[in-house]
Amino acid sequence: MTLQHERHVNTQRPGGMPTHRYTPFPPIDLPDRTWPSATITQAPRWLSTDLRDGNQALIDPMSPARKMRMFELLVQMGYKEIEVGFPSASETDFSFVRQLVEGDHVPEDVTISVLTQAREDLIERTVQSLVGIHHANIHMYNALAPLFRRVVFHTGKDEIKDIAVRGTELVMKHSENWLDKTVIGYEYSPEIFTSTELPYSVEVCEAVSDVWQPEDGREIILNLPATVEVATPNVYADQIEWFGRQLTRRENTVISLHPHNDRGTGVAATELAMMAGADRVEGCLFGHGERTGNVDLVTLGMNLFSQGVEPMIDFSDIDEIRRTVEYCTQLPVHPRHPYAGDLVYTAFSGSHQDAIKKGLEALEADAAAAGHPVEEHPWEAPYLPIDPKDVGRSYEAVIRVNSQSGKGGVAYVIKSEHKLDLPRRLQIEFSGAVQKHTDGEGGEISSADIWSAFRAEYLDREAPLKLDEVHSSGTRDGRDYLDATVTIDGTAQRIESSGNGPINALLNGLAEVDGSRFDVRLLDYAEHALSAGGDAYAAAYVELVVPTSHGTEDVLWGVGVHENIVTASLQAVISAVNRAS
Ligand SMILES: CC(=O)SCCNC(=O)CCNC(=O)[C@H](O)C(C)(C)COP(=O)(O)OP(=O)(O)OC[C@H]1O[C@@H](n2cnc3c(N)ncnc32)[C@H](O)[C@@H]1OP(=O)(O)O
Ligand SMILES: CC(C)C(=O)C(=O)O
Repeated sequence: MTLQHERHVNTQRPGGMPTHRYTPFPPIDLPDRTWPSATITQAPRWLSTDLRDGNQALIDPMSPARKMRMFELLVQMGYKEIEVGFPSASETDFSFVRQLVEGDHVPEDVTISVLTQAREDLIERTVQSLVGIHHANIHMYNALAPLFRRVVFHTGKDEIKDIAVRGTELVMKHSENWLDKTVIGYEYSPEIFTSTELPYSVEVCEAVSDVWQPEDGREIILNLPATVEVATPNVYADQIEWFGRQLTRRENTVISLHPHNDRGTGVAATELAMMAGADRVEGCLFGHGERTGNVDLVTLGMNLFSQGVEPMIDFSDIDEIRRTVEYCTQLPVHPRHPYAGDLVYTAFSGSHQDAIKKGLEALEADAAAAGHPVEEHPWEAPYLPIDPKDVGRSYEAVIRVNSQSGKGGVAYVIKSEHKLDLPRRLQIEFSGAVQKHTDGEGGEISSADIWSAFRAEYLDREAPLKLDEVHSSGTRDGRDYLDATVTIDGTAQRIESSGNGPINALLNGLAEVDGSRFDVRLLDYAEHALSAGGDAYAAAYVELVVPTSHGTEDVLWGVGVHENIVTASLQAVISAVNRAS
């Protein structure tokens, strides 16, 4: 310690930070730790503390209406253990618990719990809040860590242990007095567990268990909070494994985690501690709670889901969950929040968009080949750890276009929203036009603006040529004949011509009208149906060499969309010629 201090004092401070004021957390001596080889194969028991730890950290604690909305959401999502408040803290907290009990709002398969300090008046009031409920848990805490013994309680280890033991006795006494019709469970939290000497935490928890006397059908929940996250996640896992090994009544003890996120590693710490043997996890939706928050139950649950492990919680409408939590907490969820943020299934950058587009196409093809719907096919797509549709998102926002985007992203928007599957060279040509827009105007271009630009460029031009009507087209003696009316420079003209295909027939007809001006050559052609069924539209794409008004030649694409594939292909030619003009 002294050496460490001297080393820091004597070291120049490149970053100018007073690093010497901080001490690294010592490792736990557990060379035969087993958790690193464990895998998580099932969901833990969850407890939501949104209405307690989450609520106590809000700028504006929830009103009764917001609390009720949060409670209903948690029940709907499938949480079976819900901490609903600190009833002795205020009249608001007390009456919310009364409202739940008296209004019969707690389903049979849901256990509510209430938190109290280990002080008799507070314990009695807490117990009174539960009168009339079928079953509930009382949760009592006191801080054990050396710093708290010294600066908050000004007392020693034995006295602190006595607070826990005496508090447990008082919970039992007042429950007996007030709650003869209620099945009461008990949870004890050695607060600041992560900064407490491990043998001392075990000693206090064992003493509490001696009072509660857990046995079959009468569990005790020992909740081991990372009240403040002070070390790397592996340290928490070691602490949990070490603790679990020392317990004498492990089979009737539920080891519970209550991680906070001060170092930003709350989720990782929880997952490692689950691997280390914990049975139960307490947290809040989207990580609300004191300071940087409690561990985020949404991320934990969705992490299980993304590994094929049933989370036992319904996240299938994640936006509704997010909106409700935003309403209740009056705090926004970050756009990059895992699984739920606005931007988390969205790619702006070209190479990501390209890979996603190809990945989604491959997935559809693989599902079709396997003979089942794509929603049933094993998920695998570049840059998307889960299928956004599994949490109620559409693919619409998966790709959004700005100056970082490439042809793949633009083509994806056109294809997913308008079913036009642009040939590769047309993608390159059109993305150049979009790039000019994003470079010029900066920022994002919306899918509506991309579509307007596409229409203006390829579909809406009507000069110098406009295809008015195709009277007939067909094949005779191996040649295609076309009879159509085309407006040229404002004058309708009848074109009756032939060629080896309808496009060639139109080109020959145009060449007859004005040979040099409409002397175009076809380089490439593609077509596809836009939708299945009798009212299907077809899209046609042509790549033409077209003379320009400057006497040079351009290679340009044209696009046509029509119910009739021949008309669509003729429109495509006219689109390219008009673009050259
Ligand atoms: C880690 C956590 O999140 S724990 C939950 C924290 N949540 C809350 O505190 C929200 C609700 N709390 C409250 O409304 C109030 O703090 C109350 C009603 C519980 C108590 O209020 P007050 O009686 O005014 O006391 P105050 O809040 O200042 O608490 C500090 C006192 O409680 C003692 N204390 C603190 N925790 C505990 C505990 N778990 N068990 C017993 N005594 C405790 C302190 O030592 C201090 O005692 P002192 O007055 O003799 O110095
Ligand atoms: C009451 C306890 C579990 C707590 O909220 C904490 O330690 O963070």
